[in-house]
Amino acid sequence: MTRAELTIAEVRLTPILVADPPLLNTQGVHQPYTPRLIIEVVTEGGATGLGETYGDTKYLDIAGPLAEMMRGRSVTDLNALPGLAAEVCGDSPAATAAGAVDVGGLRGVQTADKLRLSVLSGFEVACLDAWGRATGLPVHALLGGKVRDRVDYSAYLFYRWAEHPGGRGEPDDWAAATDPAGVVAQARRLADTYGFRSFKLKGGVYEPAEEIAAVRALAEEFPGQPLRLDPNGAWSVETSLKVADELEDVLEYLEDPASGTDRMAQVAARTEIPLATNMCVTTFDEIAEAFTRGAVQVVLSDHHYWGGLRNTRELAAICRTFGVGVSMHSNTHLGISLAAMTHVAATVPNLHHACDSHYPWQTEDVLTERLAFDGGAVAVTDTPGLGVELDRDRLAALHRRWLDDDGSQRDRDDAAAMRVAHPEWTAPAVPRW
Ligand SMILES: O=C([O-])C(=O)C[C@H](O)[C@@H](O)C(=O)[O-]
Ligand SMILES: [Mg+2]
Repeated sequence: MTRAELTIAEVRLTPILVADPPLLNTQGVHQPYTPRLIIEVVTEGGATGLGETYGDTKYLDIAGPLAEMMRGRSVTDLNALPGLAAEVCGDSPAATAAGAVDVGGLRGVQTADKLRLSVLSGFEVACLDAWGRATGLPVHALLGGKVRDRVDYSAYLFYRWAEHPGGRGEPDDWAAATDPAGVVAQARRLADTYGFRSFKLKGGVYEPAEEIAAVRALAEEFPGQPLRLDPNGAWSVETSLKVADELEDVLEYLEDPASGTDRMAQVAARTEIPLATNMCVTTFDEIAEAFTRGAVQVVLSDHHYWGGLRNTRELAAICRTFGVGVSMHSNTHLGISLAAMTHVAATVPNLHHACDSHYPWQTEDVLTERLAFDGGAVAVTDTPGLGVELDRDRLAALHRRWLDDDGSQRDRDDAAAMRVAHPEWTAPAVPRW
């Protein structure tokens, strides 16, 4: 293996639309299709590495010029990525739209930094995959080696409709879940199918009393198993404390009950339940205030918006230093990202909570073989790179859907999707309750 063989000859970007079920959250409902970007980095030596990230227009705007700049560099040149991304980001109108909320308000405040990191993370993963394939090493080895052979995931429960309004999208065989019995049935099926042993309910959809009842029903069905509730910051401090009080005996952690570090700190000061977040600590800049104020006890990492697998490890090291726990957040994603999540999770010693994953909700993928959950875990592979293979026909079909789209699905907007069923809907102001 010569250095020249690790040089990037070509970067291919393929935006796709992936079927997504009508999952409800406090902002609205998932669209029938969600945009993702598939990144292929091809080396002079003939290795092709895969990466995956958000595929909305503002990400594509940055990914194009970044791909151009990658050509001729080495796949090992990962520390140069932030500088290159900053260069291409400078001109992007989306990147300067700081202050707007991101991903329908589910992922904290959008900044130029986060946008840039979300794009470059896909390139970093693709480079690591190519590097691993070229050298015969799994990605976890390039990150210093695994400390576990399996990575646990939790069942990600959603209130949901049986189908998208107007019969749009791809049907699936899941029933509606809009009450405690529906949530328990969904959890039972996910547990029986995939072996999950911990459960996270996406809340902020119904009145807190309804969601408390759903968690209580889960506790009855799965006694002693870890449960989490995440209303995406929809509650006031007082409501958060009331819910915390009522569910104290069954929750592993309460995730983003209230919006912003200040409210989270107020809640944390008055409850024993650990608070987790993927909303008030989403960048390195947000860590100092949240940690020194004791606002969060668990950070949900996400290699997409933290800027890649190596940054995820840096985040974990900071958390370890401050005695803050680490778990993992997930948006709609495919198998490339699940593989990347699994490789990095395998290398983080202080990852003591099962990771979130939307993957069971995704009926479509771009891989020749789907990743499997066994006993609620994904096995850490020692196959070179990420250990997954691209199915070019699937990729082409999902890209064709993106090309054919009238523009309504190319940017995720859960509130707009909700308006299809409820035309008066606007994303609620926080606190909602
Ligand atoms: O707070 C979270 O865990 C998320 O934002 C995860 C997902 O984005 C979820 O809320 C969704 O997609 O509806
Ligand atoms: Mg969350």
